[in-house]
Amino acid sequence: MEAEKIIETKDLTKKFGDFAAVNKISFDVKKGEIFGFLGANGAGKSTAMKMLTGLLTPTSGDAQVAGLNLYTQQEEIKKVIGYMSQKFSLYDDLSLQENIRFFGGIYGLPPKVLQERGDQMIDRLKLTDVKNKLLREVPLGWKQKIAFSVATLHQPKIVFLDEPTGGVDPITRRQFWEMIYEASDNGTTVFVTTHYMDEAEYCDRISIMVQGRIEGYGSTKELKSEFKSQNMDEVFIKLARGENYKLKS
Ligand SMILES: Nc1ncnc2c1ncn2[C@@H]1O[C@H](COP(=O)(O)OP(=O)(O)OP(=O)(O)O)[C@@H](O)[C@H]1O
Repeated sequence: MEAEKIIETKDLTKKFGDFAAVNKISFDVKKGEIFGFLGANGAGKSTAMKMLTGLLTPTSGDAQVAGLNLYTQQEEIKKVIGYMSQKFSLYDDLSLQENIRFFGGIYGLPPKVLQERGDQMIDRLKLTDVKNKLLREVPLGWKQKIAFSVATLHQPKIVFLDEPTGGVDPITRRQFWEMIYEASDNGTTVFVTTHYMDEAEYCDRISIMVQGRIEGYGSTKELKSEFKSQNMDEVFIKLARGENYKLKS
């Protein structure tokens, strides 16, 4: 039986004036999958992600996220997803403990559950010594791991990660990906944007956006074969530079 589709879009489009930042994209993400959402700067990833997380209403096309409609159920969508990005994650001027309370509250967790999950998280990440420190005193790599844990405190069906490992060292990136695998093993679907091609290899399937359209879509193995490339760097460069002979208009 085919795995359940937790995200499905058909010709999803967002225009700003006459400019289509996202131009008729159609793809699906399966439950529990790690889905990589790739594209050069300005390709339209953030705009697409904002639609999928209920922050921006599409101009046209169809889409469902966790069975919810992108036009009419944006508030419900926000409750069943988690979100983290490098640019926006936790508050630097709050302690770890306070961040957990703040975001857990936003996600609507009852105080007792929040306390339990917060304690488990601090334990799991071995952060007892830093739990009362202000976040600004915690190294970036740790902050990103903490932000991921906070974004999944309410056990969302899908977690959206927008360049979560930008600027962190390779070891911390590896550890971060171990957390992603664990979430996926536990049934959480992971939707992740990255500019690192080694991370693309860690995904079950990926899509590559070029100027508002999806031009590459499949497993990295499929894409390497389709675009006659040795590695994902090559696939990405061929697509993003429009060098590919299969590039559609
Ligand atoms: N509110 C807006 N009004 C007008 N144009 C916009 C708006 N938001 C984004 N754009 C344009 O849409 C295009 C896609 O932007 P978007 O931020 O979605 O790209 P991206 O793939 O996320 O890039 P990056 O990797 O740099 O974050 C860009 O040309 C951008 O200038």
